[in-house]
Amino acid sequence: MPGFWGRWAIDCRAMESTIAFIGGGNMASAIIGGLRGQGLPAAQVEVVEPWDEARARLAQQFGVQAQAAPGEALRRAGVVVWAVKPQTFREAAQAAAPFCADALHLSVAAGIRSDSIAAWLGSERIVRAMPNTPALVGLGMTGLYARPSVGDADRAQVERIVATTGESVWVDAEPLLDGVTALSGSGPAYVFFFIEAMTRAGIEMGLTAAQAQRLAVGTFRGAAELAHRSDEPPELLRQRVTSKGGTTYAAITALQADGVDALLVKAIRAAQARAAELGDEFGR
Ligand SMILES: NC(=O)c1ccc[n+]([C@@H]2O[C@H](COP(=O)([O-])OP(=O)(O)OC[C@H]3O[C@@H](n4cnc5c(N)ncnc54)[C@H](OP(=O)(O)O)[C@@H]3O)[C@@H](O)[C@H]2O)c1
Ligand code: PRO
Repeated sequence: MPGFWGRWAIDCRAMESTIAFIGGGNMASAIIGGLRGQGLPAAQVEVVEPWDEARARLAQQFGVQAQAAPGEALRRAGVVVWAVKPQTFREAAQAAAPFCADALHLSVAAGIRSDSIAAWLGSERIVRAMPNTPALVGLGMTGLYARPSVGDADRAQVERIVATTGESVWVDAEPLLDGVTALSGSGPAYVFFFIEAMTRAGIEMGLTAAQAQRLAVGTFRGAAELAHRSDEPPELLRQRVTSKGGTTYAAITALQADGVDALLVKAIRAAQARAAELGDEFGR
């Protein structure tokens, strides 16, 4: 058992407590992968997942057994991670709540506000998380918000879980999570969108698809790492690439002429607005 995970897992074993996932799809898999990778035994992971194929995949990928519906096994859960779509959260909560009233609840659902979750579960021990899919490779970014009555020990437990998938940032006002959802939750899709477009441009210019994609992905990876390690702002890093009258200048001028920067901000605000709508539509 690695020291990093150590204390909580040992406590869990002593109490025979588990971490349960309601929903065993993409996001649950990313977190389960992180936990298993840090040495959490498969027997300490419970999953409720109605889809046969998803249950088989969880068993094959992570060695964890999943149930088609909530039941008595959930009573062992010290932490319940809610990883269902916003559209099905209410129904899933109604089915599972009788078995996990005393757990700490961690929701990754976009938009669904903690007031709704508290009402559905009859509990105030609720933390909302907004992770992203780079969690799959340990480079996730997660925004966290805790209801006021969540104590320090519960917050620390959430941090330990989320740390298996990457970094996290606490926000102290729940509406900010809609912004986190729009920026980093949905963000990987914006990056892939740019990689797709850059790859298309490469192919148009005569490179093979494999060459173009490798150049595009490697450029994102390198530029993101440079921005991460540098003390200088991205604007300055961009200026260093942009020789006056040169090639980058031609490209950035074309992007600015079409208002691409403003369009990106508009797109991210649309995602933020949709997160709030999801809370209204599928909350209580
Ligand atoms: N994917 C992302 O990038 C991302 C990032 C941050 C947050 N999130 C949030 O994470 C949540 C899950 O998203 P996802 O991408 O992981 O979706 P997903 O892959 O579709 O996973 C959700 C899973 O929950 C299952 N499910 C449906 N009803 C259920 C119930 N009553 N009890 C138990 N399980 C049930 C679904 O089964 P069926 O397919 O049979 O319905 C599905 O396998 C969403 O709320 C989303 O907002 C996602
Ligand atoms: N995926 C979810 C959505 O698109 C939430 C953030 C990323 O709604």
